Amino acid sequence: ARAAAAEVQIDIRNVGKVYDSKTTHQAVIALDGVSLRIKKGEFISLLGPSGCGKSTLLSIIAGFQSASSGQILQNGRPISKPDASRTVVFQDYALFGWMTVQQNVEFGLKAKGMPKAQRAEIARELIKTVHLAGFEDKYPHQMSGGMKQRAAIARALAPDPDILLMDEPFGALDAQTRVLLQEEIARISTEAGKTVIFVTHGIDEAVFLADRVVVMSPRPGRVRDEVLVPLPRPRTAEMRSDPWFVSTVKDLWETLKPEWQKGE
Ligand SMILES: Nc1ncnc2c1ncn2[C@@H]1O[C@H](COP(=O)(O)OP(=O)(O)OP(=O)(O)O)[C@@H](O)[C@H]1O
Repeated sequence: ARAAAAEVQIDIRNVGKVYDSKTTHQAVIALDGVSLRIKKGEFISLLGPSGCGKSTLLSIIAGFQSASSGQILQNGRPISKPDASRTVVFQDYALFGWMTVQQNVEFGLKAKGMPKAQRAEIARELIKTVHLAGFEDKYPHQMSGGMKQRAAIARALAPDPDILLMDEPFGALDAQTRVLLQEEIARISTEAGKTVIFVTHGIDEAVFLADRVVVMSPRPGRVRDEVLVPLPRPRTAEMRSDPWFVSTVKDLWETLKPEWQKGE
């Protein structure tokens, strides 16, 4: 039991979040008693319908906002503010429009005070990793959505975080680009040995990527179910037609459909 406890990197303990709505003067219970233990190197998909509190949970893990009740520990210490050991990739790229790809990727390293030559080298390597070599000097407006999201991933990896938090990062991409980037994030996270928490409402995407799919209930968000994914790594395109994959995606959809239809 002690060894198992030592492996836990993120310990989400009974987290609740209530928002005060200024317009309706009615409190919104976004999260209600969420508990989850995440191991180092684990890839977790947080799956749930729109409005169930996935983004809220991710932003509390990031340290952008605090829980109303409960707490989240990272390596035994409470998370209270953002920190370079946890970086975030958002759906809307969040690149700096006035910076080139190279400058965007270097940004977090510059902020840490890393010398120019060293941060340029790290950024160039990461740009290669996400298959953007040759686009170092382009600005975000000169690139497609998929390319921007590759750059955002490189930027999030640059400070060498322990934990990568991804909030529907492929939600704005077309279906083909999404599939390509899913394969890449599966490869990159495995190679880099990062813990990843990936928020999505795509069942197929959640199962394809994760070691463990954590299914949330409609608001107020709670952990409703967990699915361990036995597919080996690296994850490859053919696994999408694996019988286990096909039947798991189907079962999840059949279970979730009625409650998702009732959602927002
Ligand atoms: N700052 C806020 N103030 C008031 N209510 C909020 C705030 N942020 C989120 N909420 C509400 O909390 C609930 C959970 O929102 P959240 O964005 O975490 O859900 P989600 O599962 O990520 O949804 P989606 O998939 O649509 O992004 C929603 O009902 C939302 O309207």
